[in-house]
Amino acid sequence: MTLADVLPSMGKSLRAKLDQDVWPLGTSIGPDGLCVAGVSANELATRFGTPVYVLAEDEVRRRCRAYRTALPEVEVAYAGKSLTCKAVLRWVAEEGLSLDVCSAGELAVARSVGFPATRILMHGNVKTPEDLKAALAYEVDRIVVDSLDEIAQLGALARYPQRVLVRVTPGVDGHTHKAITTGVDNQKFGFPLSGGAAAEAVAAVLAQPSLRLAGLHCHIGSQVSTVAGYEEAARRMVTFMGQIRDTHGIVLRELDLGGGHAVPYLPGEPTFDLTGYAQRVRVAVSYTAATVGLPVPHLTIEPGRAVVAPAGITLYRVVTVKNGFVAVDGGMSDNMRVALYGAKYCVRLAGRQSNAPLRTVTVVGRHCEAGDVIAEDVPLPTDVHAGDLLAVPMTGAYHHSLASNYNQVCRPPIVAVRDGQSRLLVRRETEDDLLARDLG
Ligand SMILES: Cc1ncc(COP(=O)(O)O)c(C=O)c1O
Ligand SMILES: N[C@@H](CCCC[NH3+])C(=O)O
Repeated sequence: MTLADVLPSMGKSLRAKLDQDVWPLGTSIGPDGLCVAGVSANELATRFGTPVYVLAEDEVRRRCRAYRTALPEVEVAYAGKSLTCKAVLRWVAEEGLSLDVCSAGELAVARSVGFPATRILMHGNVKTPEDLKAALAYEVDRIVVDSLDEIAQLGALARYPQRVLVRVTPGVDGHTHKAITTGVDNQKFGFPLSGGAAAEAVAAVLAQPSLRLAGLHCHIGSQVSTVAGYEEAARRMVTFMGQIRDTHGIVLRELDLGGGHAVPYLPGEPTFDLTGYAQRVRVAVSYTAATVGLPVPHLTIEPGRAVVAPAGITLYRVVTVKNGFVAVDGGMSDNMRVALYGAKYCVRLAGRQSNAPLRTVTVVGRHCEAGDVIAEDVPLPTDVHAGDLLAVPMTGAYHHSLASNYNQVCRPPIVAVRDGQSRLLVRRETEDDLLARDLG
């Protein structure tokens, strides 16, 4: 079973009309164009301008529930790096999820909405003293330590018993893009199991009187589409827990297996097998625990992309069509993923219907880079012209959070849609915002 199967069936018929699996539940296409959660794309563009990130609240909530249903005994910590804003953190808190933050900035947003500190973990291969102090001041439940320097610094700053997890690199390849492969040795995250670095980190934490070692963490990568890597990582991690018991006489109770569950960016791409993941990881953990004679640890997972990516759509206005390029009013400042990972997206005419034949075009942005591409070689009607509205689905994760001011372009707003209503969550950046930081 897949995430989509866990969701109610209603969305399938609507998605079938769009002939794609990449739109939020409740998205439809009619004579007046695209309609998301009962709100038309034309209305959104008129009211909020373009480019605009549209976020379907029910899709986010449904995905939170799908995780909780598939893994009721597991702590599901939303990875805030994928999209942090006050409303989204409120939604995931209301849906009973925990939160993974990786900076004082993300924590500040969590704090501003009163996200319970008992359900927050802090990550990061580089945590500055400010990050650590912010985490300690808010009394976050767990800090996932990532270097010996950090263990020493945290030990000096913290008061007993600050709970920590040690981030372990299990030597497992998630078979994803190199830039987001984090489970193998020779990259900047965590302590490798091989060569004894992880064992050394465990000893270093145990030597700090202010720290309490609660368990272990690993994260094998992002946009990981198969379950086998998670199973193998789980086996290696529990085996290591057995070695820690043998060496230090302590039984660790917590195992965090990270996030990384893939989503389909293009119609027809496989959806992450959440039910299979739940079953196979459970078996891997409990079998290995029984083999080494440990109680089954309490599991945490940290999905980000799989919670918010499918809830997001970006709307752009076409500014010009020339030389086989359709150029829009946004670009790499609101979608870095094409330039970073060669990511592929589909594009849909959103403001009207067209019966014109399709032709292959490349949708490009407004920035001063030839690599500023939104979608390469995609079919669009031949009559697409300046002023048309285009929609790009699957933009809820790592779009707003990776957005920049390149060329002093202002970052787009985030608008939530639900039950025929729209609500501005994050306003568009203004030139005044840009000038406010520039002290001359
Ligand atoms: C430690 C950690 N947890 C969770 C995530 C979330 O990943 P994703 O959004 O792919 O689920 C990341 C990002 O890859 C991460 O680095
Ligand atoms: N930014 C990446 C994912 C990084 C995951 C965070 N560790 C993406 O858009 O796919």
